[in-house]
Amino acid sequence: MLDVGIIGASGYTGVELARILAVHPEVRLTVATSRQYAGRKMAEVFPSLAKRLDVLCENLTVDELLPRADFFFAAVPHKTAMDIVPKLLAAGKKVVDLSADYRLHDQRVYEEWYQPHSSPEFLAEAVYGLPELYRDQIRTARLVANPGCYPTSVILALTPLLREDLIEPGTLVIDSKSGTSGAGRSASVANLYCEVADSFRAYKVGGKHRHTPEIEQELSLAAGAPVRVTFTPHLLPISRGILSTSYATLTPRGAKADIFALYEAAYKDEPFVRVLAPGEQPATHNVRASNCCDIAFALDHRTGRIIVTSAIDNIGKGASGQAVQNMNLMQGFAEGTALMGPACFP
Ligand SMILES: NC(=O)C1=CN([C@@H]2O[C@H](COP(=O)(O)OP(=O)(O)OC[C@H]3O[C@@H](n4cnc5c(N)ncnc54)[C@H](OP(=O)(O)O)[C@@H]3O)[C@@H](O)[C@H]2O)C=CC1
Ligand SMILES: CC(=O)N[C@@H](CCC(=O)OP(=O)(O)O)C(=O)O
Repeated sequence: MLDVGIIGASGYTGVELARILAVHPEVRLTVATSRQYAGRKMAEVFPSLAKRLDVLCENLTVDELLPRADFFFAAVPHKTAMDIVPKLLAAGKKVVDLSADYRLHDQRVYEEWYQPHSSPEFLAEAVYGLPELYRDQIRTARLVANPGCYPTSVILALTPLLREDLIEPGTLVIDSKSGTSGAGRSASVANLYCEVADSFRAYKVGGKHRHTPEIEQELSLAAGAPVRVTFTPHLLPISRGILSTSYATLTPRGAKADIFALYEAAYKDEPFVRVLAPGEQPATHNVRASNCCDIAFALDHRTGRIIVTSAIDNIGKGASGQAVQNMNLMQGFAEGTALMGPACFP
């Protein structure tokens, strides 16, 4: 049995980690942190976990955490994570960090979009935790930077096309729509029911969202050349789920390619990526509470563009499901352990 800790267990990704780990046969959740709920049981704070998980929320320093587990999920906001992760690594622990702190390889880019980095020495070592792209590196990593939710949906959708030079990278436009759990559990006026329900809006329009450089980093690696994208996030009046729609002009090679066969070949052995039959469309309710990413595409012959749609659960494959998938790889467990449950439909 592996002793595992969740740092930031009272957030949306933390409680989703607890839900998944509660049925993981190789793991024992030995410690869970929260400052605001310290002293209360997770199952009391989250009645969904009653009779499924017996662990206390505690407010602990990193030194106090160290003897309590061998493997840690850091599910705290970026900036907070970089104060914690280096101390865990120094004590020989393995870590999956769900924040953005170790996702960008270039310190300069990180500091342009976030803030000064206090442990840039780990940026080169951290493995970007998208198993479909970096499975072998994840297996031997001690620090995995779990991808962002929007980037997961976009990178899985576009990598096969960019690797084969089937789209013009300079024409990429990406519209992503997320449920409000993507904004985390802290109170804010923007996420009140009356602000979100029965409405739909874009935000951080004009290349302002911090996931833009993360998407560009991974798409550039896939293309083998710098890629710039127009990325616009939107807030949906649903609790969980992301739908991304990506538009690009086909290259002459792309116009002749069998794109469905290409997607099928790219993902045929992937347990969590499902390429939909031509004519079908992904929907958030088909991936809800699962670790799946559903992908479909259509060709617009009038404009020579391809439109790729992809759906994930932002706290499933977009965060905690993917984090457990990474832990399974890092520990040598079967990759799908505790993650093979189908989506919760309807
Ligand atoms: N929500 C999502 O869909 C996704 C989130 N992520 C990332 O995962 C991480 C967690 O996100 P999410 O669960 O949504 O966030 P929440 O805001 O819902 O939860 C944050 C958690 O961190 C704890 N926390 C906050 N500040 C501190 C601090 N200074 N020191 C110690 N603990 C702290 C909070 O508990 P308390 O205040 O009680 O200590 C809480 O448990 C973030 O980095 C987020 O960006 C990544 C992908 C998707
Ligand atoms: C709906 C919403 O607000 N989503 C969040 C992104 C989700 C997230 O948690 O981003 P990281 O994975 O990088 O931490 C946002 O736009 O900032």
